[in-house]
Amino acid sequence: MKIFTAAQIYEADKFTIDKQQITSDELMERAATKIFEWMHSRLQGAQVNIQLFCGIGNNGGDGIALARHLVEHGYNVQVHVVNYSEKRSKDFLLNLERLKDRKIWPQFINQDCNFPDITPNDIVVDAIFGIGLNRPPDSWVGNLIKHINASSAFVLSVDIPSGLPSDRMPSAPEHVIASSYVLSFQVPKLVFFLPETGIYVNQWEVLDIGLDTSFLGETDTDYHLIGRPEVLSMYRPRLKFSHKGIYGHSVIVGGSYGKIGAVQLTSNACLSVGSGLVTALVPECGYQSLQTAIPELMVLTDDEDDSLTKIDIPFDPSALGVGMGMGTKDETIKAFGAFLKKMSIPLVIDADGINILAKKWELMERVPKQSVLTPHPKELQRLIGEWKDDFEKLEKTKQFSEKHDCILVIKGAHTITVYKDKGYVNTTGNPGMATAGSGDVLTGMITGLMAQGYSSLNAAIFGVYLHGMAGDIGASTSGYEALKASGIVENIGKAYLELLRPPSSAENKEEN
Ligand SMILES: NC(=O)C1=CN([C@@H]2O[C@H](COP(=O)(O)OP(=O)(O)OC[C@H]3O[C@@H](n4cnc5c(N)ncnc54)[C@H](OP(=O)(O)O)[C@@H]3O)[C@@H](O)[C@H]2O)[C@H](O)CC1
Ligand SMILES: [K+]
Repeated sequence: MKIFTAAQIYEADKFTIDKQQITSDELMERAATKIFEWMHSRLQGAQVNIQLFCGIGNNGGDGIALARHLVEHGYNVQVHVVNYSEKRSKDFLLNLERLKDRKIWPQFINQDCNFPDITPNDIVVDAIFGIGLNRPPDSWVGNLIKHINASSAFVLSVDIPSGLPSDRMPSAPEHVIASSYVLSFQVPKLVFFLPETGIYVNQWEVLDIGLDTSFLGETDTDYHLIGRPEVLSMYRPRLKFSHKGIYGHSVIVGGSYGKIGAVQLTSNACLSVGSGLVTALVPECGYQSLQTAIPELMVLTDDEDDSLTKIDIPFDPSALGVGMGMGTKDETIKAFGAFLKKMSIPLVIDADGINILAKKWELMERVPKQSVLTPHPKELQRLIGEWKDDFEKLEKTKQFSEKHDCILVIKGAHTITVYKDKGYVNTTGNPGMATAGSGDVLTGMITGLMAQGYSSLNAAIFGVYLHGMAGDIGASTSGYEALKASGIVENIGKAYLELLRPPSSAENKEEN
């Protein structure tokens, strides 16, 4: 699914209004009706107290139109107009008149008014600001937002939490609505997925308001949300008349004394994701444990017992993952530099591989084009430098990717795979996956996918999705706390099955 900017959404509105020959008011009516249907199907007429806080723009207009539907269906509503500007939108005014025609009189909240009481059992509809927010709210509006946040009521935000800009950080974090649920029109917003701004969004859902599909289809976006349909289209089925040679020979290079387990996890994941053959290259100390733990694995060893000093691979691998548990000893750095000089296939570089690149910048020039780097936040910082916020982090990552023609996987709750000016936002995974070795598993999966012929970018996007799915399946039986990296590996097969199972009719509808 594409993630549009606010400017693109406004364009889509205009285009739709022209093409479908409807008025902007009719589009607002569609939006309000969709929210009403969502609420009505859940509340079924329950007599809870619904307090609607509406701004004076089109987000507020959506809220006012929704109030009319709620009243017409017998709900118990109180409408508050947050009077933050004299410049009321045309469709807001139109809907305000319609409400008054039905003898509903909103309470106007101005700078010097007391705020209404909100009890924890109320439902708050947040329609103060939408994607039109272009400056910090005045302090009294910010205080109203604080008042709503302090209420413990369920807060349903229309389109986006009020006070959250769609393309930058809010200037005062406490002046943003902490939403229980966001109903976002047509497309999700990028801010739902970034660590610093996603905290305002507990849950979200997209409501289809019928914006023109050809416009949405043809407009290019910088970000994509990666769900099942996107990943399914990348899947490369196994062929009936095939043999292990077709699915590639992966090599996993890493490990040092006390960190051989990292290579074990990576190699296991690489095998489980479907690589035809896997060979690990480790220091001598890793030989026995690897051979014992993974009978399917072939093992090459360095002459040195506790760290890598030479990276020689006596055949041409189909894909290669390097860096996990490898350490950054001088001899290892030297070996890594010499190895990079010889390599021409794209690599997957993780952990100490990235740390060595950050220490020895000149080695970055030797990294084969289209390689995949999988840094955790600290490692990313070593690569691209400090950032002031998530937006700058993304920009700097894009520049790095462009400059070095590499793919960067920014790991997090919503891992974002960046290639040049595009970002692919993942939707699987859970907090249980923040555990030792989880990244090693991901590196093995991406390597194993590249060995099977997936392009570097597709291997990264597909691997991140499947890794998250395997973690979700693991956590569904172990819970978050007890999920271990080996539990993620164990569920890679089930993740494939989940991905490939025929979707239910409800999912089919959602995905179309
Ligand atoms: N396709 C869709 O998704 C549809 C969305 N709809 C809804 O429309 C809003 C966007 O509405 P818009 O009127 O453009 O913007 P807002 O309601 O968010 O804001 C209203 C105006 O407020 C001014 N503004 C901005 N920031 C502040 C501030 N901090 N303090 C005071 N005033 C502020 C600004 O106007 P200015 O001229 O003063 O700059 C805004 O324009 C969208 O989110 C959806 O909810 C449609 O209903 C249907 C289609
Ligand atoms: K809102």
